[in-house]
Amino acid sequence: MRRPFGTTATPGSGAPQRFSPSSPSYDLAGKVMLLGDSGVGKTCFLIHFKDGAFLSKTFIATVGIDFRNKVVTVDGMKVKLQIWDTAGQERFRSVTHAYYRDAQALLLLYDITNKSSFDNIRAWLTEIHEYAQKDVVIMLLGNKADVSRERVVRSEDGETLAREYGVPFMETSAKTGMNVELAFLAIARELKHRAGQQQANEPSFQIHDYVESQKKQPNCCPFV
Ligand SMILES: Nc1nc2c(ncn2[C@@H]2O[C@H](COP(=O)(O)OP(=O)(O)OP(=O)(O)O)[C@@H](O)[C@H]2O)c(=O)[nH]1
Ligand SMILES: [Mg+2]
Repeated sequence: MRRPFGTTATPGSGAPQRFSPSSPSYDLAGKVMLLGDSGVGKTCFLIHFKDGAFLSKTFIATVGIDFRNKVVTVDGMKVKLQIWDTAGQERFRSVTHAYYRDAQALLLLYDITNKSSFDNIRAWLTEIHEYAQKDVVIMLLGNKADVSRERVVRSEDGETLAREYGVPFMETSAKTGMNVELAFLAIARELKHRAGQQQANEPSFQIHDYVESQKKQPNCCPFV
């Protein structure tokens, strides 16, 4: 049984949890949720991160909610991300709302080839503010950046919306893997930073700056 240490939060409080260094598998754990309209690529995004694979073109909409664990190493610290893949379809919303409360991070996806998925981001953010923790880490992701010919949402529009809400933004591809790992690593770094904030030697970390310095742009993304 793993033993919490330090100023460990009570379960469900929303704070990342540290574990004893004697724990063999990880030092810190956090819950991340993937949100966004149906078809934006949440399941593919998770599968690419977990297994490095891209599912075929056949779209099988997620029913309800499911999760996968993955441990990433940040500056020598093992961070276990428990990643919840939600169903984007409206009829499952009431199920997923119940899971927002103890999430430390939310990856909010839209599809750059689907305008309504972008237009719905404001509604998603309203929902997030209603159901999630006040200090939840949010990142906006414009997915399917590999299909530049079908692009209908400009990268600048994603940037502008993200700036308005004060959240980091990048375009991603669950197909090529562009920025997929970075999104989760940025979350893991932020969780590590938050968990270590009481310690004097914890270096400062700004998730916005980290994302801006690391993110890759699509090879070609003119909007005409
Ligand atoms: N070209 C391209 N296709 C993608 C990408 N991500 C997902 N897809 C395709 O988009 C479709 C939907 O992907 P899913 O990951 O199932 O979408 P979802 O957001 O999980 O949908 P729900 O489970 O209904 O909420 C599938 O046909 C995928 O193959 C991507 O980055 N690029
Ligand atoms: Mg899905």
